Parts: sequence; C-alpha cells; structure tokens
Amino acid sequence: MLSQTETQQVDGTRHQLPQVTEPRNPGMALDMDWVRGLQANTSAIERRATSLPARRSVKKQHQAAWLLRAVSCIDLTTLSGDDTDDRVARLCAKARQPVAQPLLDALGMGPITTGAVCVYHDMIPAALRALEGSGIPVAAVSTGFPAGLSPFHLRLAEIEESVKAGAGEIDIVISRRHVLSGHWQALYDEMCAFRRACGEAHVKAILATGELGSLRNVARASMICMMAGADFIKTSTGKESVNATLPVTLVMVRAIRDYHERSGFRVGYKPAGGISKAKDAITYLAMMKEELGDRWLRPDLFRFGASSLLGDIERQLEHHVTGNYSASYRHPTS
Ligand SMILES: O=C[C@H](O)COP(=O)(O)O
Repeated sequence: MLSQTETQQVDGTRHQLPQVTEPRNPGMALDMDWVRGLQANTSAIERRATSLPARRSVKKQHQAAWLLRAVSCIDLTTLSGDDTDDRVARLCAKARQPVAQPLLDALGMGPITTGAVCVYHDMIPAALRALEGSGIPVAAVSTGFPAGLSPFHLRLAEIEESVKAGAGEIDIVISRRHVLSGHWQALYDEMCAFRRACGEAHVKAILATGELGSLRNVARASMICMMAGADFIKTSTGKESVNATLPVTLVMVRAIRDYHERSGFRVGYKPAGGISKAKDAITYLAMMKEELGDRWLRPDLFRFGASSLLGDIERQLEHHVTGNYSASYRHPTS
C-alpha cells in the first residue's frame, strides 16, 4: 500500500485530487515584438533534454504514485480509420476503470479515471454513451485532422458539429504552412477563429511540431496559439513521422511559463504521439514539475495523448504490487 507520503510525492497532495478551477485563457492581442524576440538555443535545449531522464530518477517506492498521476492525465485515444462503436465502448470502459481494482486495493487507492477519451467526430456519440455519468470528458480531434488542409469554413463547421454533438474538448490542428512561411498574423487569426467556434468547449492547439522545421518555429507557434486563446498547446497528431519529444517539450513548456508570467493565465500542455512507456511518462511529469511546478501536474493543465501508454503503466503497477511482470497482452486498452 502507498503511504500518505508516497501519494504526496507528486505534488504535495493526496492522489485523489480536489477539483481546481482555473480561469480560462482569454488570449490577448498579437504582440509581434514578443513573438520575433523568441529564440531557441537548440544545442542547450538538447543538452538539457538528454540530461533529464538520466539525472531524474524517481525513487522506486514513489514510482507507483507518479504512475497513478500519469494515468489520471491520459487522454485515452483511438484515432483509426477502422474505429467502431464497440472499440470506443471498450476504450471508455478502460477510461472509467484504467487500473484493475485489486491493484488499486493493494495500493490503498480509491477510484481513478483517465483525463479524457479522445476520438474522431463520428465516434463522439458512442463515447458519450459509454462515459455517461462518469464525468470523463470526450475530446474530438477536428479541423481536418491530421493534415488540417480542408476548406477553412468546413474546418470551422467541423468544430461546431463536434461541440453540438457533445464534445467538451476540441483538439484542432494548425496550418503548418502559416508557420513555415512566417505568416504569423494568419496563424493568429486562424487560432482565434477556432477558439471562437469552440465556444465553451476547451480547445487544444496541435502544432504538429515534427513538421514545423525548427525549435524556434515551435516557440513562436506556441506563443501565438496562446495569444489567440488556446486552453492547451499539444505537440502532435501522432501521425507525423516525429511526434512528442523532450526538446520540443522544453520549448513549449518554457513558452507556457513565459506566457503565464506575462499574462497571469495558465495554459495546459499535452505531449502526444509515441509515448508508450511508463518510464517516459515519469520523465515528462518530472520535466513539468521542474519547469512549471506542481500546479501543472493535474489533468486540467497536463495530458498525455496516448493510445498504448496505459497498458505499460498497468504492467509496472502490477510489478510494484506483486513483484512479477505480466504479459502485455493481459493489458489491452480497447
Ligand atoms: O493524440 C494522441 C495520439 O494520436 C496518440 O498517439 P499514439 O497512438 O502514438 O499513442
């Protein structure tokens, strides 16, 4: 069983987190002087990113508490052309009970859920049905995900349809070409329009960082999306050839820190794509704690976009409790 100290390791609170209400980022006018002043020292960033996993070893007895926190921050995702209502229902059952009850009992933990379930628009009704009464939000990818190259009015309409269908969170993709050609005003205007179309639904801006060409572009695109009112900035669709990485994370979380220092608003961070190992999840959480502080270790400000991470975390928790590793096929996600 986890002691109270162990469950407090992650951010000084019990794992069953009280609800915290964060004022929504309203955005601000585009400040091009600020944007142009943003630089990224690639070699320093890469050095810091490489040193983190090696330097930061979460002590064994605290790992289970960190892993449970990671679970509560997962946007449990299925984004496949062959998604079906049944697959989404199985995924949602997993979101409601992501860790087997005997493991939770052995760890002395109460109920836990994932942060959200993330699906394509057509899967929203199935997800809502399966999550009814759970309080788990449905996130829908939108705006011509993953490329974001459909006609602009259709991208706006897609957001509106998903909000109407009941999605509480909308993951939009930005136009990479605006970044690659330095059309910052166009990027800002696009993001403002997406935010408006979302209404009360929270909007995550997917930058597709693997396609932005440089870390400096990542810094600038992050800042512009926040200036235009993004609630979260997210690395990737999971469909680019390079998805979430630690260097990109450093650049994005430092942009979040700068934005908070100047505006007073906290924007969330969502690394997504290719995060499938429990130890990587701990590295990301440790980076959030070191760069942004404990407040960003809660699901209202941090999510993993991941389809298979949960299975590995459950395996590691089982090992923590029983001393044995089970086969990964025993922990299917959907
Ligand atoms: O936003 C989430 C990603 O599409 C999930 O990517 P993944 O399948 O590599 O975990």
